[in-house]
Amino acid sequence: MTAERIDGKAFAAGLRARVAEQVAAFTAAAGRKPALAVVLVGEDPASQVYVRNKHRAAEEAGFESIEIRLPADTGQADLLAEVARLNADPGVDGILVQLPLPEQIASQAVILAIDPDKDVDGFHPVNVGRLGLGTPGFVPCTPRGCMMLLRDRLGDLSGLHAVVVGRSNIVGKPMAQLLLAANATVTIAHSRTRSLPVLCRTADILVAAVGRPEMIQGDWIKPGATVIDVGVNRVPNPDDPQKTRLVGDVHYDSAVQRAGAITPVPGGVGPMTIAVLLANTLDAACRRAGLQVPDAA
Ligand SMILES: Nc1nc(=O)c2c([nH]1)NC[C@@H]1CN(c3ccc(C(=O)N[C@@H](CCC(=O)O)C(=O)O)cc3)C=[N+]21
Ligand SMILES: [Mg+2]
Repeated sequence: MTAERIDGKAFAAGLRARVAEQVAAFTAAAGRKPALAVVLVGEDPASQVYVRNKHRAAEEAGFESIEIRLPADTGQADLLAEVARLNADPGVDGILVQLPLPEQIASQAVILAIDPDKDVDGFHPVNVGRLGLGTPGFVPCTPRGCMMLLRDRLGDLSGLHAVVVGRSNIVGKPMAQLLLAANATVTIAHSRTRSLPVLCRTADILVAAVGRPEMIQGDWIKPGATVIDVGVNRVPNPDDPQKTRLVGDVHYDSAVQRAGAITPVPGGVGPMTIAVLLANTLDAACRRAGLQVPDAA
Protein backbone atom coordinates (compact mmCIF):
# COMPACT_ATOMS: atom_id res chain seq x y z
CA MET A 1 0.00 0.00 0.00
CA THR A 2 1.24 3.49 -0.85
CA ALA A 3 -0.23 6.41 1.03
CA GLU A 4 -1.98 9.25 -0.69
CA ARG A 5 0.14 12.39 -0.46
CA ILE A 6 -1.86 15.20 1.16
CA ASP A 7 -0.99 18.27 -0.88
CA GLY A 8 -0.95 21.04 1.71
CA LYS A 9 0.64 23.42 -0.74
CA ALA A 10 -2.26 23.10 -3.19
CA PHE A 11 -4.86 23.23 -0.39
CA ALA A 12 -3.19 26.36 0.99
CA ALA A 13 -3.21 28.00 -2.45
CA GLY A 14 -6.97 27.38 -2.66
CA LEU A 15 -7.50 28.80 0.83
CA ARG A 16 -5.42 31.89 -0.01
CA ALA A 17 -7.52 32.44 -3.16
CA ARG A 18 -10.78 32.22 -1.14
CA VAL A 19 -9.36 34.60 1.47
CA ALA A 20 -8.31 37.01 -1.31
CA GLU A 21 -11.92 37.18 -2.55
CA GLN A 22 -13.15 37.86 0.99
CA VAL A 23 -10.44 40.49 1.43
CA ALA A 24 -11.74 42.28 -1.67
CA ALA A 25 -15.28 42.20 -0.23
CA PHE A 26 -13.99 43.51 3.13
CA THR A 27 -12.06 46.33 1.45
CA ALA A 28 -15.14 47.39 -0.53
CA ALA A 29 -17.37 47.31 2.58
CA ALA A 30 -14.96 48.85 5.09
CA GLY A 31 -13.21 51.33 2.80
CA ARG A 32 -9.78 50.07 3.84
CA LYS A 33 -7.67 46.95 3.49
CA PRO A 34 -7.42 44.47 6.38
CA ALA A 35 -3.95 44.88 7.91
CA LEU A 36 -1.45 42.43 9.40
CA ALA A 37 1.55 43.63 11.40
CA VAL A 38 4.46 41.21 11.78
CA VAL A 39 7.20 42.05 14.28
CA LEU A 40 10.62 40.44 13.89
CA VAL A 41 13.29 40.95 16.53
CA GLY A 42 16.83 40.09 15.42
CA GLU A 43 18.26 38.46 12.34
CA ASP A 44 17.68 34.73 12.69
CA PRO A 45 17.85 33.53 9.04
CA ALA A 46 14.96 31.02 9.33
CA SER A 47 12.73 33.67 10.94
CA GLN A 48 13.63 36.14 8.18
CA VAL A 49 12.50 33.63 5.55
CA TYR A 50 9.19 32.99 7.35
CA VAL A 51 8.52 36.70 7.79
CA ARG A 52 9.30 37.42 4.15
CA ASN A 53 6.94 34.60 3.06
CA LYS A 54 4.15 35.93 5.31
CA HIS A 55 4.65 39.42 3.93
CA ARG A 56 4.48 38.24 0.32
CA ALA A 57 1.41 36.03 0.92
CA ALA A 58 -0.40 38.87 2.72
CA GLU A 59 0.22 41.37 -0.07
CA GLU A 60 -0.78 38.86 -2.75
CA ALA A 61 -4.10 38.31 -0.97
CA GLY A 62 -4.77 42.06 -0.82
CA PHE A 63 -3.86 42.78 2.80
CA GLU A 64 -1.95 45.77 4.05
CA SER A 65 1.23 44.13 5.33
CA ILE A 66 3.25 45.99 7.95
CA GLU A 67 6.69 44.59 8.69
CA ILE A 68 8.44 45.85 11.80
CA ARG A 69 12.07 44.86 12.23
CA LEU A 70 13.80 45.53 15.53
CA PRO A 71 17.49 44.95 16.37
CA ALA A 72 18.55 41.74 18.14
CA ASP A 73 19.43 43.68 21.33
CA THR A 74 15.95 45.24 21.68
CA GLY A 75 14.86 45.30 25.32
CA GLN A 76 11.57 43.88 26.54
CA ALA A 77 10.21 47.34 27.41
CA ASP A 78 10.83 48.58 23.87
CA LEU A 79 9.09 45.57 22.34
CA LEU A 80 6.14 46.01 24.73
CA ALA A 81 5.93 49.66 23.69
CA GLU A 82 5.81 48.60 20.03
CA VAL A 83 3.02 46.10 20.78
CA ALA A 84 1.08 48.81 22.68
CA ARG A 85 1.38 51.10 19.67
CA LEU A 86 0.02 48.37 17.35
CA ASN A 87 -2.81 47.59 19.80
CA ALA A 88 -3.84 51.25 19.77
CA ASP A 89 -3.60 51.66 15.98
CA PRO A 90 -7.15 51.34 14.59
CA GLY A 91 -5.72 50.47 11.15
CA VAL A 92 -4.05 47.29 12.45
CA ASP A 93 -6.23 44.15 12.61
CA GLY A 94 -3.74 41.38 13.32
CA ILE A 95 -0.46 41.36 15.26
CA LEU A 96 2.12 38.57 15.07
CA VAL A 97 5.38 38.70 17.00
CA GLN A 98 7.69 36.16 15.39
CA LEU A 99 8.98 33.51 17.80
CA PRO A 100 11.48 32.60 19.13
CA LEU A 101 12.47 35.93 20.69
CA PRO A 102 16.01 36.76 21.87
CA GLU A 103 16.76 35.53 25.38
CA GLN A 104 16.50 38.95 27.08
CA ILE A 105 12.79 39.02 26.25
CA ALA A 106 10.17 36.90 28.04
CA SER A 107 7.87 35.75 25.24
CA GLN A 108 4.96 35.15 27.66
CA ALA A 109 5.04 38.82 28.69
CA VAL A 110 4.91 39.89 25.05
CA ILE A 111 2.08 37.49 24.16
CA LEU A 112 0.13 38.74 27.19
CA ALA A 113 0.50 42.33 25.97
CA ILE A 114 -1.13 41.68 22.58
CA ASP A 115 -4.80 42.69 22.34
CA PRO A 116 -6.61 39.28 22.29
CA ASP A 117 -8.86 40.59 19.50
CA LYS A 118 -5.75 41.21 17.32
CA ASP A 119 -3.98 37.99 18.41
CA VAL A 120 -4.09 36.18 15.05
CA ASP A 121 -1.57 33.58 16.33
CA GLY A 122 -4.06 32.54 19.02
CA PHE A 123 -1.29 32.45 21.64
CA HIS A 124 -2.80 34.89 24.19
CA PRO A 125 -4.14 33.17 27.35
CA VAL A 126 -7.61 34.58 26.62
CA ASN A 127 -7.65 32.79 23.25
CA VAL A 128 -6.13 29.64 24.79
CA GLY A 129 -9.00 29.74 27.31
CA ARG A 130 -11.61 30.31 24.61
CA LEU A 131 -10.32 27.27 22.71
CA GLY A 132 -10.58 25.17 25.86
CA LEU A 133 -14.13 26.38 26.50
CA GLY A 134 -15.21 26.12 22.86
CA THR A 135 -16.20 29.80 22.62
CA PRO A 136 -15.26 31.98 19.60
CA GLY A 137 -11.65 33.16 19.49
CA PHE A 138 -8.44 32.84 17.51
CA VAL A 139 -7.06 29.35 16.99
CA PRO A 140 -3.30 28.86 16.41
CA CYS A 141 -2.57 28.70 12.68
CA THR A 142 -0.70 25.39 12.44
CA PRO A 143 -3.27 23.24 14.29
CA ARG A 144 -6.16 24.97 12.52
CA GLY A 145 -4.49 24.18 9.19
CA CYS A 146 -3.99 20.54 10.22
CA MET A 147 -7.71 20.29 11.05
CA MET A 148 -8.64 21.63 7.62
CA LEU A 149 -6.51 18.93 5.98
CA LEU A 150 -7.99 16.21 8.22
CA ARG A 151 -11.59 17.29 7.57
CA ASP A 152 -10.91 17.44 3.84
CA ARG A 153 -9.49 13.94 3.88
CA LEU A 154 -11.70 12.20 6.47
CA GLY A 155 -14.87 14.26 6.84
CA ASP A 156 -16.35 13.37 10.23
CA LEU A 157 -13.67 12.55 12.83
CA SER A 158 -16.11 11.21 15.45
CA GLY A 159 -14.80 8.30 17.44
CA LEU A 160 -11.46 8.08 15.65
CA HIS A 161 -8.40 7.67 17.85
CA ALA A 162 -6.06 10.60 17.38
CA VAL A 163 -2.57 10.45 18.87
CA VAL A 164 -0.78 13.80 19.08
CA VAL A 165 2.95 13.34 19.65
CA GLY A 166 4.18 16.60 21.20
CA ARG A 167 2.71 18.87 23.85
CA SER A 168 3.83 22.37 22.91
CA ASN A 169 1.57 25.36 23.53
CA ILE A 170 1.68 26.32 19.85
CA VAL A 171 0.91 22.94 18.27
CA GLY A 172 0.40 19.85 20.47
CA LYS A 173 -1.99 21.23 23.09
CA PRO A 174 -4.23 23.27 20.77
CA MET A 175 -4.25 20.39 18.25
CA ALA A 176 -5.53 18.05 20.96
CA GLN A 177 -8.28 20.57 21.87
CA LEU A 178 -9.42 20.86 18.26
CA LEU A 179 -9.50 17.09 17.78
CA LEU A 180 -11.47 16.71 21.01
CA ALA A 181 -13.95 19.37 19.87
CA ALA A 182 -14.33 17.34 16.65
CA ASN A 183 -15.31 14.28 18.74
CA ALA A 184 -12.10 12.34 18.20
CA THR A 185 -10.72 10.27 21.07
CA VAL A 186 -7.47 12.02 21.86
CA THR A 187 -4.19 10.86 23.38
CA ILE A 188 -1.34 13.31 23.91
CA ALA A 189 2.04 11.60 23.85
CA HIS A 190 5.46 13.14 24.42
CA SER A 191 9.12 12.41 25.08
CA ARG A 192 8.36 10.60 28.35
CA THR A 193 5.57 8.42 26.99
CA ARG A 194 6.25 4.71 27.47
CA SER A 195 5.92 2.30 24.55
CA LEU A 196 5.43 5.14 22.09
CA PRO A 197 5.61 2.93 18.96
CA VAL A 198 2.87 0.64 20.35
CA LEU A 199 0.69 3.63 21.22
CA CYS A 200 1.19 5.22 17.82
CA ARG A 201 0.10 1.96 16.17
CA THR A 202 -3.36 2.45 17.74
CA ALA A 203 -3.83 5.83 16.03
CA ASP A 204 -6.30 6.36 13.21
CA ILE A 205 -4.92 9.90 13.08
CA LEU A 206 -1.27 10.46 13.98
CA VAL A 207 -0.07 14.04 14.43
CA ALA A 208 3.71 14.36 14.75
CA ALA A 209 4.81 17.58 16.44
CA VAL A 210 7.84 16.69 18.54
CA GLY A 211 10.60 18.48 16.67
CA ARG A 212 12.81 15.39 16.25
CA PRO A 213 13.87 14.70 12.68
CA GLU A 214 12.34 11.53 11.20
CA MET A 215 11.64 10.03 14.65
CA ILE A 216 8.38 8.32 13.74
CA GLN A 217 9.04 5.20 11.70
CA GLY A 218 6.80 3.41 9.23
CA ASP A 219 6.30 0.43 11.53
CA TRP A 220 4.84 2.77 14.20
CA ILE A 221 1.92 3.48 11.91
CA LYS A 222 -1.39 1.63 11.80
CA PRO A 223 -2.00 0.49 8.21
CA GLY A 224 -4.27 3.03 6.50
CA ALA A 225 -3.88 5.75 9.17
CA THR A 226 -3.84 9.46 8.33
CA VAL A 227 -0.49 10.99 9.24
CA ILE A 228 0.01 14.73 9.73
CA ASP A 229 3.67 15.73 9.99
CA VAL A 230 4.13 19.13 11.65
CA GLY A 231 7.92 18.84 11.90
CA VAL A 232 10.17 21.36 10.15
CA ASN A 233 13.72 20.20 10.85
CA ARG A 234 16.77 21.35 8.95
CA VAL A 235 19.35 18.57 8.74
CA PRO A 236 22.64 18.29 6.83
CA ASN A 237 22.19 17.20 3.23
CA PRO A 238 24.08 13.88 2.74
CA ASP A 239 24.72 14.67 -0.93
CA ASP A 240 26.16 18.11 -0.24
CA PRO A 241 27.34 18.93 3.30
CA GLN A 242 27.28 22.66 2.45
CA LYS A 243 23.52 22.53 2.15
CA THR A 244 20.67 21.56 4.46
CA ARG A 245 17.55 19.59 3.75
CA LEU A 246 14.13 20.01 5.36
CA VAL A 247 12.64 16.89 6.96
CA GLY A 248 9.62 16.24 9.14
CA ASP A 249 9.20 14.36 12.40
CA VAL A 250 8.08 11.33 10.39
CA HIS A 251 10.39 9.08 8.38
CA TYR A 252 8.49 9.66 5.14
CA ASP A 253 9.84 6.83 2.99
CA SER A 254 8.87 4.11 5.45
CA ALA A 255 5.65 5.83 6.58
CA VAL A 256 4.33 6.19 3.04
CA GLN A 257 4.25 2.38 2.79
CA ARG A 258 1.90 2.01 5.76
CA ALA A 259 -0.23 5.14 6.01
CA GLY A 260 -3.46 5.73 4.10
CA ALA A 261 -2.55 9.39 3.64
CA ILE A 262 0.37 11.53 4.74
CA THR A 263 1.52 15.14 4.55
CA PRO A 264 4.98 15.66 3.02
CA VAL A 265 7.65 18.03 4.34
CA PRO A 266 8.00 20.49 2.71
CA GLY A 267 4.68 21.10 0.99
CA GLY A 268 2.33 19.81 3.70
CA VAL A 269 1.49 21.61 6.92
CA GLY A 270 3.93 24.54 6.49
CA PRO A 271 2.10 26.29 3.66
CA MET A 272 -1.19 25.84 5.55
CA THR A 273 0.21 27.78 8.52
CA ILE A 274 0.66 30.91 6.41
CA ALA A 275 -2.71 30.57 4.64
CA VAL A 276 -4.52 30.21 7.98
CA LEU A 277 -2.69 33.27 9.32
CA LEU A 278 -4.33 35.23 6.51
CA ALA A 279 -7.74 33.67 7.25
CA ASN A 280 -7.34 34.58 10.95
CA THR A 281 -6.35 38.15 10.05
CA LEU A 282 -9.42 38.55 7.85
CA ASP A 283 -11.57 37.20 10.74
CA ALA A 284 -10.01 39.80 13.03
CA ALA A 285 -10.69 42.60 10.56
CA CYS A 286 -14.33 41.56 10.09
CA ARG A 287 -14.97 41.31 13.84
CA ARG A 288 -13.34 44.67 14.49
CA ALA A 289 -15.35 46.30 11.69
CA GLY A 290 -18.63 44.66 12.79
CA LEU A 291 -18.89 42.76 9.50
CA GLN A 292 -19.91 39.13 9.18
CA VAL A 293 -16.97 36.73 9.56
CA PRO A 294 -16.74 34.58 6.41
CA ASP A 295 -16.45 30.79 6.57
CA ALA A 296 -12.76 29.98 6.02
CA ALA A 297 -12.70 26.34 4.88
N1 LIG B 1 4.53 34.02 16.21
C1 LIG B 1 4.82 32.99 15.42
N2 LIG B 1 3.83 32.40 14.72
C2 LIG B 1 4.10 31.35 13.89
O1 LIG B 1 3.19 30.79 13.25
C3 LIG B 1 5.46 30.89 13.78
C4 LIG B 1 6.44 31.54 14.54
N3 LIG B 1 6.10 32.57 15.36
N4 LIG B 1 7.73 31.12 14.50
C5 LIG B 1 8.15 30.05 13.63
C6 LIG B 1 7.03 29.07 13.34
C7 LIG B 1 7.25 28.20 12.13
N5 LIG B 1 6.25 28.59 11.18
C8 LIG B 1 6.21 28.12 9.86
C9 LIG B 1 5.52 28.78 8.87
C10 LIG B 1 5.57 28.35 7.56
C11 LIG B 1 6.32 27.25 7.19
C12 LIG B 1 6.41 26.85 5.77
O2 LIG B 1 5.85 27.49 4.89
N6 LIG B 1 7.16 25.79 5.44
C13 LIG B 1 7.40 25.33 4.07
C14 LIG B 1 8.88 25.28 3.75
C15 LIG B 1 9.59 26.55 4.01
C16 LIG B 1 11.11 26.34 3.90
O3 LIG B 1 11.57 25.80 2.87
O4 LIG B 1 11.81 26.69 4.86
C17 LIG B 1 6.87 23.93 3.89
O5 LIG B 1 6.76 23.20 4.90
O6 LIG B 1 6.56 23.56 2.77
C18 LIG B 1 7.00 26.57 8.18
C19 LIG B 1 6.94 26.99 9.50
C20 LIG B 1 5.46 29.56 11.71
N7 LIG B 1 5.83 29.84 12.97
MG1 LIG C 1 7.69 17.07 23.89
